[in-house]
Amino acid sequence: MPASSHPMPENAFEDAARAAVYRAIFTRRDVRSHFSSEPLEDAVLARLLLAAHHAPSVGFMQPWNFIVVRDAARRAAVRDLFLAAREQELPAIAAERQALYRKLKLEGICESALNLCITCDRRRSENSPLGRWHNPQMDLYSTVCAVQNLWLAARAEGVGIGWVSILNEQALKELLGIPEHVAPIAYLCVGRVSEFAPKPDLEASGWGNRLPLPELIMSEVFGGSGETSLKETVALEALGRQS
Ligand SMILES: Cc1cc2c(cc1C)N(C[C@H](O)[C@H](O)[C@H](O)COP(=O)(O)O)c1[nH]c(=O)[nH]c(=O)c1N2
Repeated sequence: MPASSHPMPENAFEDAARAAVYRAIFTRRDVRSHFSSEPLEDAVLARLLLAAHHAPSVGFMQPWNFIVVRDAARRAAVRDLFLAAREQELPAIAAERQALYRKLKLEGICESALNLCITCDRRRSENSPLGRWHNPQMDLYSTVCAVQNLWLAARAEGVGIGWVSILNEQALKELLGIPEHVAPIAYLCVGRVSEFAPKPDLEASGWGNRLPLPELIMSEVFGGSGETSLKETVALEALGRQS
């Protein structure tokens, strides 16, 4: 929890609740392994969907739908799409990293309790494009907010979520009967897990590290230096927090 020498404002959460929010954020993981064979109770899934549905959205558009995919054959077909897409992505990866890329576990489509495809209906409230007339992609961003809400709620519920984007979008749309004007935003593996790893899998496998936050902060304009004191405070907050 951020250290502060100031008293908390009245409308801040009490300490334990605040700590729980940060705990969900800092211990959330993208999960591709460690799924258990337990089914996921509808009551839990319902809470996750409700959390997603309470995400912010441009013009209160709520452009999302949630396709629950349980059928084993359909999931196997999605996994085939993943395997094909992974082969297509491989040549784009730097030559010296291709061997590591091949070893990475990048999905849990068949092992998880269920899959969830979160979509964005690009025509929803198309006659009132409040907030997206200049920036039509805001509906896509809104849907990503729903994904993140669900992801954090899932962590609090002890449910693992793994996002699979190594998929050909058109092929996925055909497999799930998604209409032309609807975009599949996230294909998620969802289920109970035996553990949440302390670090991102891609960090543990040596693929990448978290960037130092102070180096990402700019002052006033892009690239602007300054905010030294803020950066020092950020560095202090980050100390003691691994990954
Ligand atoms: C839009 C998007 C798309 C993907 C991902 C994430 C997001 C936000 N991630 C998960 C990603 O690898 C992971 O978030 C980072 O490695 C950081 O790890 P934690 O999420 O903190 O565990 C992901 N992981 C994976 O194994 N296969 C994938 O196809 C994808 N695709």
